[in-house]
Amino acid sequence: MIEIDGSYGEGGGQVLRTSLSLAAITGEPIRIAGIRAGRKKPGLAAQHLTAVRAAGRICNAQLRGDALGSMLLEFIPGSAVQAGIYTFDVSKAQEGGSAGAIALVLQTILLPLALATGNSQVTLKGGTHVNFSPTVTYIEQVYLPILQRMGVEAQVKLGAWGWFPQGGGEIELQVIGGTQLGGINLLERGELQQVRGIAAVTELPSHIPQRMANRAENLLREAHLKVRVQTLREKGVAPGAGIFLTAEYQNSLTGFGGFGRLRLSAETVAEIACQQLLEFHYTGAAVDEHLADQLLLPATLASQESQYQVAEVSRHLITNAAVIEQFGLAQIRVNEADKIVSVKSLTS
Ligand SMILES: Nc1ncnc2c1ncn2[C@@H]1O[C@H](COP(=O)(O)OP(=O)(O)OP(=O)(O)O)[C@@H](O)[C@H]1O
Repeated sequence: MIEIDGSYGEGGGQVLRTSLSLAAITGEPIRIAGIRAGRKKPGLAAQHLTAVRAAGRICNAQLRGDALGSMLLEFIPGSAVQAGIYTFDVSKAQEGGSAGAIALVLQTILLPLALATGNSQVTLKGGTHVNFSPTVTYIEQVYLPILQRMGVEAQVKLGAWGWFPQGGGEIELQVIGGTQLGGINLLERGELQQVRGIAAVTELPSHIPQRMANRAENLLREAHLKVRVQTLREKGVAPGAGIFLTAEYQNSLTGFGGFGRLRLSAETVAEIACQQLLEFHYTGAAVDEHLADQLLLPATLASQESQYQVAEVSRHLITNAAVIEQFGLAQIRVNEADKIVSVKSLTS
């Protein structure tokens, strides 16, 4: 049984999710204590509990401690990961529903399913565009295309937008099994080709996405970036608004978003997203701070070494590297001066 200290480093949900993915893939039982000890409300929240149950379901794991607020979990895989048709609903994990980010549940089970024998189809319900987590747009336009270059064949289809706090979003994930993961080299990003954006609302008037799109296009053009923002007005369980920008470089991708809220103008929402994108653009780095920690897991499972240059070495990155190293699967080096991450599998 591998003992994981959930309070280590960042002490957040990623320690748990990475451990779940690796336990499902390797079949190693794990015990995690101090789950999310670094957070104001520690223990398993709806999104984490859904990730635990989803990972448990695909490898028939025996679970102890899978309850809301639990800070201790035992996860004992009962079989190899089974490809199949699954539905996981974050809102069902908590009375009164939840907008917990389904992208984080997706990231927990994606690689186990991609490495399993057979294809899978997973319906995920909850929050699709939630601050402080990858949005489904980021998954679709940044995370999956980069993983595709490592051999992962998966697609998401957004069925319904789900914002904080009501959720109510839905996606469908298709995963082709039997993947052989290869390494990735993202040391140079190359020239910016274009910025693509989506300015979206649910249950709000059409001038809002139009104003977000106009402001973003004007700001990015002033900075001499080629940009096109599409507007969308959809039905939803509640009002919501946001703008999601993807910068496409010759050899890399990155994405940033801004979320609407009461008394925040549509223009300000666009400015928030543009500012993050421009900050990243001016670093010259190939990989954004978030993809940096998310790439560690696929790189660990790849047969060749991966190397990438990041905009920022975050605590998430350092923490995730330490969690992965506990499984003894890869050697991870983070050069803080050059901001270069190298991941070398110890099993291939
Ligand atoms: N704007 C963003 N774009 C893409 N990914 C993001 C963004 N913000 C955060 N992330 C990613 O979301 C993940 C959040 O992990 P974290 O450990 O903070 O867990 P959590 O489950 O959200 O909960 P908590 O922080 O409440 O424990 C990280 O992989 C991080 O890189």
